[in-house]
Amino acid sequence: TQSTRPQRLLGAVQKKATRGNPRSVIQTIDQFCRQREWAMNVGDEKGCILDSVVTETNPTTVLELGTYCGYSTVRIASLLPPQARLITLEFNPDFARIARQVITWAGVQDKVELVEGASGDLIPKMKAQFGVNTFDLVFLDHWKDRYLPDTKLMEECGLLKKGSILLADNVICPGTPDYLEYVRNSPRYQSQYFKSHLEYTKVEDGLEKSVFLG
Ligand SMILES: CCCNc1ncnc2c1ncn2[C@@H]1O[C@H](/C=C/CNC(=O)c2cc(-c3ccc(F)cc3)cc(O)c2O)[C@@H](O)[C@H]1O
Ligand SMILES: [Mg+2]
Repeated sequence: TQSTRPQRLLGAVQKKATRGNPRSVIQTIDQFCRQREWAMNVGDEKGCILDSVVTETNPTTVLELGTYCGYSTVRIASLLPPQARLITLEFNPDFARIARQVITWAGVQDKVELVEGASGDLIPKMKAQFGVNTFDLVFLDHWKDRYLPDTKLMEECGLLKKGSILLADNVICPGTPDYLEYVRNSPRYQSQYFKSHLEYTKVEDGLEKSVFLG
């Protein structure tokens, strides 16, 4: 039977990346996506912006919406201090299965909790079921029309505190117009756009960083 692109991406990681070395896993995936098959990872250019936001936030609790193959999961987890943890939500079981193997190959599995399911169902369970109080950083990279409803849901569930950071991928391409309008006009957020390019291309894209003001 035909393999899927995520399976081929995992194969490249297991063949070429150094086990236990997150940077090697990231480099291998970027090389695979540039030289073999494009895939919707945040990529190396936007990934550097992600890295700088993670390091300056120095978060204890991070939420990622949309794991896919685990590229940004590994990127974020590799920058977290020892006690910090990253919860990543993925509702496609095939992608979750691939991501778990990428995360383990990178050796960051102790900092990551990959939860299979839809964000809309899981966000309301974060406090009771996952022992989360609030998130210091949320990385949004799932279906683009779900950024806004899930942000409102996180507000309603009391998962954001004064100073919590939302970092959203793809606010230009494919675009998240309703989300952008909300975070840029709401008095509850201070937003900043980081201009970049769509992963592995010259097309414009960018990340929007929004600080929750409480
Ligand atoms: C109920 C749905 C909402 N809740 C959800 N809860 C948990 N996981 C969810 C999810 N939605 C989607 N997912 C998962 O996130 C991932 C989806 C990501 C969607 N991303 C994109 O569409 C995307 C698309 C592009 C793109 C850009 C240009 C182009 F020509 C083609 C594609 C670039 C990107 O960087 C992207 O992130 C999948 O793994 C999916 O299974
Ligand atoms: Mg993306």
